[in-house]
Amino acid sequence: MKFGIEFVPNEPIQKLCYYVKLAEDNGFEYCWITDHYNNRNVYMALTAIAMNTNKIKLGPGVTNPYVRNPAITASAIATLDEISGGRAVLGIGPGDKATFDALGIEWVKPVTTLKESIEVMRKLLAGERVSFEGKVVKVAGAALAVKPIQKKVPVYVGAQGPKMLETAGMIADGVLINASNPKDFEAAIPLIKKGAEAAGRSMDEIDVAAYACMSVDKNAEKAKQAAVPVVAFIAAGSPPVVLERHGIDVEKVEKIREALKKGDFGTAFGTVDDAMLEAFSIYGTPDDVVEKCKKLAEMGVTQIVAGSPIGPNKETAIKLIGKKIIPA
Ligand SMILES: C[C@H](OP(=O)(O)OC[C@@H](O)[C@@H](O)[C@@H](O)Cn1c2nc(=O)[nH]c(=O)c-2cc2ccc(O)cc21)C(=O)N[C@@H](CCC(=O)N[C@@H](CCC(=O)O)C(=O)O)C(=O)O
Repeated sequence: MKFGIEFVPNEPIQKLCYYVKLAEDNGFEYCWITDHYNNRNVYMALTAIAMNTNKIKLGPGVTNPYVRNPAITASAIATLDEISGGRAVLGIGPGDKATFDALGIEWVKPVTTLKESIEVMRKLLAGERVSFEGKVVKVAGAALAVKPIQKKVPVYVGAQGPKMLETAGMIADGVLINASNPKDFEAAIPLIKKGAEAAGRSMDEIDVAAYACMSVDKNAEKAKQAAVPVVAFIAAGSPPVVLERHGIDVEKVEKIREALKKGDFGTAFGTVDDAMLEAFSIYGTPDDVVEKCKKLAEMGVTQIVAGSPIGPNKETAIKLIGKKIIPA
């Protein structure tokens, strides 16, 4: 099992560099930085991290094909690969509606847009001069003057919906699935497999990553409490099919949604129950977390990404994962 770590660049980049270096020293193999317009710039964060680390692979987790033209993303990834000495990975998903509404971007045909963007980016990163007349993406004689160090920069797709998961199976080197519970992979992996088989690919070529809400501490109750705020937001953003899959009380989720809208975090967090915590996070002592990671491995997960909050104390949690969970 590979371990990755996710950071939202919502605190000074210098602090992120410290955490990622600590993660690298504790055996994490991947660092994923989220990409939302309102946080610090994902590529500036990745550049600083690349210059402060030596081994960990790193990339956006995940960007999208709407806020930047595919050639701009390809240029950023090629530059990151050069700065990091060949450690860049490209995590890209369809983006989210809230972002595009706020930026006045029309969310046009996300599956097609993602597929076409990845095709153009891969050609550009391979050093080709690209002319492409797609249903959505169009380029006419574009070429990069910067070459990545890696012959082929791995492309991971951030996906949850069935069509997106199938598409990831068809074209991606990895899939980053925002989920923490085996039931979600029971549903997702057959779809990825369907896409892979349709493209004549094997699942061995695909790194299936659980992009999880993780909270680790020696004190199980402290770990649990630290997961509550993140779980509240995940529950509030989960589609009905996911709530049903986990037998989550829909009325409670509606109450959380309303409370979050009003900024009433006390009510929102106070409404989170154990079923939601089990469904939407991996929390507890290192031994608890090892057991949950083993269950994900049995489902076919090959990378576990420790996502927010990581633990009540990030530094302690990174060390606990490095010492007790990664080697297990
Ligand atoms: C588009 C959407 O795909 P989805 O995979 O469910 O998208 C949900 C999230 O994955 C998406 O919002 C991600 O960008 C969210 N996301 C992040 N989003 C961000 O904006 N920033 C991040 O940092 C980020 C990180 C992240 C990490 C892991 C992860 O799994 C997701 C992450 C969807 O609705 N898909 C459906 C419908 C597909 C569809 O849109 N079909 C269209 C058109 C088909 C076509 O495009 O040709 C249609 O039917 O009209 C499906 O897959 O079945």
